Amino acid sequence: MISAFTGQQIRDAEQPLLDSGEGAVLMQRAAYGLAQAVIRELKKKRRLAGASVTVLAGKGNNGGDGLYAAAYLARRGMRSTAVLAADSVHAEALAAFRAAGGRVLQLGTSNAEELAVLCAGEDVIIDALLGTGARGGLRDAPAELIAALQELGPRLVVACDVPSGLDAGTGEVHWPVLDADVTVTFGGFKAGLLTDPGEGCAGRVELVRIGIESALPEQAPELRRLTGRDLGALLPRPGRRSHKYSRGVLGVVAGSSRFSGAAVLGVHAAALAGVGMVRYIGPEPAARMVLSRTPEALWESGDPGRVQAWVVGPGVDGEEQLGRAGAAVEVALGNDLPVVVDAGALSLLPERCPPHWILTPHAGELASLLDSLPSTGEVAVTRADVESRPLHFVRQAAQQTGATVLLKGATTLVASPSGIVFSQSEGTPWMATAGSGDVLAGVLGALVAQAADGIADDDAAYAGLGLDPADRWAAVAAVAASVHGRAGTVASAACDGGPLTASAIAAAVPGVIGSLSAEYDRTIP
Ligand SMILES: NC(=O)C1=CN([C@@H]2O[C@H](COP(=O)(O)OP(=O)(O)OC[C@H]3O[C@@H](n4cnc5c(N)ncnc54)[C@H](OP(=O)(O)O)[C@@H]3O)[C@@H](O)[C@H]2O)[C@@H](O)CC1
Ligand SMILES: Nc1ncnc2c1ncn2[C@@H]1O[C@H](COP(=O)(O)OP(=O)(O)O)[C@@H](O)[C@H]1O
Ligand SMILES: [K+]
Repeated sequence: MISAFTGQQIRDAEQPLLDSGEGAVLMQRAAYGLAQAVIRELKKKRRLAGASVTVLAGKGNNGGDGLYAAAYLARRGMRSTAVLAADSVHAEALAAFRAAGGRVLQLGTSNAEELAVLCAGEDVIIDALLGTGARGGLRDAPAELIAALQELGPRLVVACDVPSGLDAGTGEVHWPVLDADVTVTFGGFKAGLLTDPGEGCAGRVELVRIGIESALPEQAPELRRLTGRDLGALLPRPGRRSHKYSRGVLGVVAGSSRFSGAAVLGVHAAALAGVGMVRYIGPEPAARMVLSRTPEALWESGDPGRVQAWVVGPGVDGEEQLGRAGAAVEVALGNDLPVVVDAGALSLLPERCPPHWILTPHAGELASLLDSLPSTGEVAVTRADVESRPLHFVRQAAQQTGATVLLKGATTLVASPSGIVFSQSEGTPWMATAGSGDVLAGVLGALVAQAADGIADDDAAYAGLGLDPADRWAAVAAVAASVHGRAGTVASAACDGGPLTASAIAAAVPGVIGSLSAEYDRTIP
C-alpha cells in the first residue's frame, strides 16, 4: 500500500532531524535525488549531451533543493541557469550554484514574459518556486512567468517536491500552475499528489528517500493507495467447496425502458467479476436485453429471492423502476445487506446509511447529494466545487451520510465514514465514455456480494494491510475502482492506446482479476 501524507505530517517527521542539525544533509539527499531524476528523464529523451536546464527558484527550502540540484547538473556539464523569483533565496545553495558555473537571472516586474520565452527553449525546467511551505498560490511576477510558460508549452518540466501552487495536503490547486511531466517528491508521498486536481498537474510521481521515512505516521496517513499486490491479497477466490450461493448472489435493480443499456452493462460486468449469481430486477424489455447478453443472469419479475448484496440505480428511470429500486433499498435496510447505490437511486437514501452502503456518485451527483442533505447548510455545493476540492467533499459526504462514498473521476476517491480515504488512478481518459460507470457499479457489486457477511472470512487479509475490518467496505470499493481502471487501460492498450467502449472495459475485467491473483500467488512467501 502506498501511504500519502500532509505537508504538516512530513514537517513533523523532519523536525527531530532538523533539531539535531541534519537539515543540510536532508536537503543534499533531496537535491541529489532530484538531479538524478532529471538525468534519467533527459536520457529517455536522448537529450542529455549538452542539455540546458533552468531552475525556477523561490525563497524557501524548495528553492534551495532546486539550486543544489542545478549545481550538481552544472558540474555534470549541463548549461544551467537559475531564475530567482525572490530577492533573497537559500544563500548556501545559491553560492554552490554560482561556484558550479551556473548563470543567475533575477525575475522582476518587467521581464516575466521574456524569461518565459527563454525557459520554453530549455531542455528541462525544474520548478522549485514553492513546496510544502506554500501559503496560497503564486502571485505577481512568478505567477505571470508560470502562466506564460504554461501557455508556451515547455519541453520537459520536473517539479521539485510538488508543482508550485499545489496544496501538498489537499491537492487543491491555486492557478496558475506549471504542469509537470515528473514530480520528484521527498521523504513521503504528499496527499495532494494523489488526488485531483493536484494529481492532474503532477505527472508521474517519483519518491526519493531522505531518511525521515521511519518517522512518518504509517498507520494514519492522509490517503492510501492500493497496489497490485494489495489487490492480489484482497481479491476473493472460490474454494473447492464453493457453490454459487456460497460465492455471493447479487441483486441488480438497474436500467429502464429509456436506459436499458445500463442494466445490460452492469449485470454483464458483475458476472464477469466473479459473483456466484446475478438476479436482475426490472421491466421485461430491459430484462430481455440483459438475458440476451448475459444468459447466466436470472430475471426476477416478482419476489427477488435471497441475495447477499444489491446494486441499485444505474439507468433507473420512471416511476415503476424507481419503485423497484426503493423496495430493494428497504429490503437491504431491513436485512442489513450491503448496497451499491448509484445514479438514479442516490435520491432514495435513508437519513443515515450504514457503512456497508457504498454510494458511487460522479462530481455532479455528489454536489446534488450534498445539497439534498439537511446537514450541509445554506450554501449550495456545485460540481465545480467538488472538482476543485474532491478530497474535502468526499470525506464530508461519508461523514454526513454514514455511508462509504466512492467519488468517480480520473482519480477515484473512496471515503469511509471513519475518515480514512483511498485514492486509485489506474484508468485512462478514454474511460470517460457512456456506460463506464455502469460497468464499475457491476464490478463493485460483484466484489461486495463476495465480501458480504457469511460469504467471506477475510478479516486477516484486511488486518495484513493494517486496515481495521470496519474500513473493509472502503477497501472493497478501492479494489473495484482499481480493477475497473486497470481493465480500461488493458482494453485501450489492446488497440495501441486507442478508444474504448464500456463493453470493452467489462470484457477485460476477468483478465485483470486473473493476472493480479496469479501474480500474488506466485510471490507470496
Ligand atoms: N525542512 C527541510 O529541511 C527540508 C525541506 N525540503 C524542501 O523544503 C520545502 C519546504 O521548504 P520551506 O518550508 O522553506 O517552504 P517553501 O515551500 O520552499 O517556500 C515557502 C517560502 O516561500 C514563501 N511563500 C509562501 N507562500 C508563498 C506564496 N504564495 N508566494 C510567494 N512566496 C510564498 C514563504 O516566505 P514568507 O512569505 O513567509 O516570507 C516561505 O519562506 C519542501 O517542499 C522541500 O522541497 C527538503 O529539502 C528536505 C529537507
Ligand atoms: N478522465 C478519466 N480518466 C480515467 N477514468 C475516468 C475519466 N473520466 C471518467 N473516468 C471513469 O469512468 C467512469 C465514468 O462513470 P460515470 O460518470 O458514472 O459515467 P456513466 O454514467 O456514463 O457510466 C468512472 O468510473 C470514472 O472514474
Ligand atoms: K515546487
